[in-house]
This record gives sequence, C-alpha cells and structure tokens, in this order.
Amino acid sequence: MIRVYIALGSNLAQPLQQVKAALEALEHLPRTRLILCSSFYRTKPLGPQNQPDFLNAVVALDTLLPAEQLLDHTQAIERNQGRVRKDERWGPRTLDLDIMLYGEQVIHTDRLTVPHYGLKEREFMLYPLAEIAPELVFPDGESLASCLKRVPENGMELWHQ
Ligand SMILES: CC1(C)Nc2nc(N)[nH]c(=O)c2N=C1O
Repeated sequence: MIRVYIALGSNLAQPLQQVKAALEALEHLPRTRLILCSSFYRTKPLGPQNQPDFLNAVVALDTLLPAEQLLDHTQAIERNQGRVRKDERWGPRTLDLDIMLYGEQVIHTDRLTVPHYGLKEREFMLYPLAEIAPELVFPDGESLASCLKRVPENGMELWHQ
C-alpha cells in the first residue's frame, strides 16, 4: 500500500458539510483505506481576501490505486459536490481535494504534480499534516518539522462553526 496525504479545502456551500461528505467518499474509494484525518481548521484565504475563510483538513490514506487513478477519483468527488471551476483564479470553491504526497514519489505529468507545488509554503497544508504525521520526511529529504519552522500559522484556528 502507498501512504497518501490529501488536503481538503472548502469555503462555499457549508464547508463543514462539504468536507464531511468528501471524507465519506474518500473512505469508500476502491483499494483504499482511510487511516487518519486531522482536525478541521479555519484558515485565512490565500489569494483574494474578499472571500470567506476556508475550512481545511488533511487526511492520510493507504491505497493500491495508481496516482492518476486516485486523481480521477478525487476529481470525480469534487465534481460530484458541485465544484464549479470558476474563472476567477484562486477564487472561492465548494471543495478542493489536493494530492499533497503519494508515498515517496515525485510525479510530474500534465495532470499531476506531487509533492503539491504549494505544500511547503501553505500553513493550511503543513499544520494539519503535522498533526497526523509529525515525523514525516518529504521526498527531497527535508523534514516536515524543519519546514514548519519557517511557515507562520497565519492565524489559523480550530473550526468552531
Ligand atoms: C484559493 C486558494 C489558493 N486559497 C486557499 N486558501 C486557504 N486558506 N485554503 C485553501 O484550501 C485554499 N485553496 C486555494 O485553492
């Protein structure tokens, strides 16, 4: 099995419901086991500030699915939950599922970049990841702990709706 970490994000259409539904869907992916989910965090939007705070979380899965099949499934879940790809860059969205890590693999295809390109700068990815995998080391050999030292929390807090 490959250990995969997926970031969940939502700031539209009742984020708590969106993320809970996404977790339910991830739990039922073929050849995949949901191992752990982080707490739910309220985070400030990266990008245009005239949009609602995000709900962010990170989930650990073990899977036998090849990376691009996993991506097919996560994109289907996003579409299923009404993700409309708005033209506004970095605008609000009902649900984002981003594959942050796929084992130790480094993947660069036209559909998929792993590790996720923003992973090492985004507090809303790093802190939930550290909650469930504090000892994690990235494929390039840097530890999550050392990466955390240079990324401020930026006011993120537990999600208390
Ligand atoms: C719009 C953009 C870049 N900003 C975000 N900002 C936050 N806080 N959380 C996200 O999940 C998120 N996702 C995005 O895609």
